[in-house]
Amino acid sequence: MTESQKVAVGIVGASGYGGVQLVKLLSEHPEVEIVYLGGDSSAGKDYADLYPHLGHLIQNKVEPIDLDVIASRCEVVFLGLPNGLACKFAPKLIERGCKVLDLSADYRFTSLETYTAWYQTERDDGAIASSAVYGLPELYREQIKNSSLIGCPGCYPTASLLALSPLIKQGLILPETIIIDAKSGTSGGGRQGKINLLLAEADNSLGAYGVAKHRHTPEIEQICSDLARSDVKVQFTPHLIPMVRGILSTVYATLRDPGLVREDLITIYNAFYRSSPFVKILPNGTYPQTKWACGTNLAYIGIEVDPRTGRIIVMSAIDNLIKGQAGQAVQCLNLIMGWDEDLGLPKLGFYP
Ligand SMILES: NC(=O)C1=CN([C@@H]2O[C@H](COP(=O)(O)OP(=O)(O)OC[C@H]3O[C@@H](n4cnc5c(N)ncnc54)[C@H](OP(=O)(O)O)[C@@H]3O)[C@@H](O)[C@H]2O)C=CC1
Ligand SMILES: CC(=O)N[C@@H](CCC(=O)OP(=O)(O)O)C(=O)O
Repeated sequence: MTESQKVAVGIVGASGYGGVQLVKLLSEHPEVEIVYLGGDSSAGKDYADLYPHLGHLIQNKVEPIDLDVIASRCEVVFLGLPNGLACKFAPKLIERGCKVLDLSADYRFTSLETYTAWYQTERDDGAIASSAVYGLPELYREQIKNSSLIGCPGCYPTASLLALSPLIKQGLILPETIIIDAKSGTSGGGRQGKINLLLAEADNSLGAYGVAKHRHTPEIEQICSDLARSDVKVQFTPHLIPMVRGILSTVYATLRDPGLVREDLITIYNAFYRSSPFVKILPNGTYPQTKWACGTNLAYIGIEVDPRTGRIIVMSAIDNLIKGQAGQAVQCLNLIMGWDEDLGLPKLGFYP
């Protein structure tokens, strides 16, 4: 604890997009104090040089990543780093008594073989990894409360799993028919320069990528399989869309009972998410837009049934950087600390 009795938190990867969301959310959180901001190429710079619009509030410098220093200062550490780094840092932080919330894929997988096959990184932290909990509170709330290491889900898996979970958990669909068509804004690719994310490449254009091989496929399949208690394969196609933030994931599956109508499904979804403050099931015939979720930790879910094809179509909209990343990590922190799950998390964005 800090002198003010607030919980001391650090952000490693503070210069990135996940990092800057965390800086905003945690600065406004009533129970925490940011005591460390860390980076790699940005180390030594004033945070306000990286994000001048925050200069009036954040006077910290970005510090180099020194795990002893971080552990001596922080009770809780957020890792917002490229895949393959958290698994080097987290074990040492956990050993030194920190709670760790990782935004990358390193602690999302129950099988490290699967992780290595998709992320091409060998792992030697099996013992620590086996203690990690998948940080989707709507599914694993109780396990998160008792964990010190959270592998926060990716943005596409968050949107897609919130849409699919009630259907799979309650055996309402044929899992082999699941198709996920998802679109992400360019901030999903992070702040580091990439050609496909340039305005000149991404603007006025829409295209799929990673077709039949995106690394979020095994992550979604792992959770679907856990819910179904059997092996589930999904068809997942991500698209890059010319907007800054937001994900719309539209999922399709064949209903086991073709007699189910939209109203039945809405009732089922409302019951499934009755204790989940951030999931909003939309009424009959209302379909979500990413703009509604922008800047909030909400997931808006719209449901339709097509009696001609016997399929259900579920649309899920989130802010990829909040419910899909930093907000979700703060939601998990609230659970770990025994605070209200929605403490300090935005439920209303600005519109339009
Ligand atoms: N963007 C999104 O929508 C989502 C991203 N994620 C995941 O969250 C993590 C962070 O993503 P995002 O914030 O977008 O990434 P960014 O590219 O915006 O930021 C990456 C951060 O990692 C730091 N970093 C890069 N290389 C190293 C290194 N070798 N050693 C130490 N630090 C390093 C950078 O520091 P510096 O700038 O100082 O070099 C920077 O702070 C990733 O794993 C990503 O996959 C998860 C869900 C959604
Ligand atoms: C638009 C875009 O590039 N999006 C990223 C998703 C970011 C993310 O959630 O990835 P992690 O699993 O690493 O956390 C991608 O498709 O790789």
